[in-house]
Amino acid sequence: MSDNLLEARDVTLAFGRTPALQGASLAVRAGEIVAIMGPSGSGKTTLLHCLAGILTPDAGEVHFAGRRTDTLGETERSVLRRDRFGFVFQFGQLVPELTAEENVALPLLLGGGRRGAALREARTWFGRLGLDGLEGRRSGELSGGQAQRVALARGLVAGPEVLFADEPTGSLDSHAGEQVMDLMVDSARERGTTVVIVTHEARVAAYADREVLVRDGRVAAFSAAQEEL
Ligand SMILES: Nc1ncnc2c1ncn2[C@@H]1O[C@H](COP(=O)(O)OP(=O)(O)OP(=O)(O)O)[C@@H](O)[C@H]1O
Repeated sequence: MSDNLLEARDVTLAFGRTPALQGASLAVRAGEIVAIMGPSGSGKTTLLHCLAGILTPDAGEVHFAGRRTDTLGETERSVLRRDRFGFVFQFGQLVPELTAEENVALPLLLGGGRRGAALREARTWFGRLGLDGLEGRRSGELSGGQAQRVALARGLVAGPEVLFADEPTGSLDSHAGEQVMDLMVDSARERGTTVVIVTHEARVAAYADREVLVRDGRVAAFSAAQEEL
């Protein structure tokens, strides 16, 4: 039996004639924070999307919590993403019509939570992430760093088992990026949340327990630390 929570096995995926993944394998243990690094176009985001059930590979397997997920139908995969995973993307992707607290509450509402309870839970994140007083703002009224912390709260509010972060600091200056990473890693460690981060920044990858390098659609190398864990 494996103690991996999440695993891609020999995953292949092409967009038309463009090969994105060509036999990528990656296993992530529960509670681990893993950074996926690699050159532009090497397949990092595609690998993250396969692990998260956003894309289904052409060949190979994806497993989560002891079950195969790449063979699930679209509805089952969207339930899996909603109930067990959280997401943070490069540009936050907050819903501009909603207030910050409504954005954070969204995963709870989509999961069937009541509005009052969801908003109460959402508000608890604002103090924790240094966002006190910004609950009623819309995304256009937040700085990039504030918006990304709101996006982080939204990614974590429903207590996901895995947080997937794709270039979470890519649109931020280094100070705001550090703040987001500190908060992400602290929150994940407190809760035992597994984190998979795609980044091209070494200082972001340095927050992870281990780094993997994707090259030409394959996981080419692991950091030395991995073998010892
Ligand atoms: N939706 C898509 N349609 C067509 N080709 C795509 C699509 N998404 C990715 N690709 C191609 O697949 C390959 C891998 O892309 P991917 O986004 O996974 O790389 P990446 O390592 O995350 O790159 P970056 O660091 O630039 O974001 C690239 O050649 C890319 O052009």
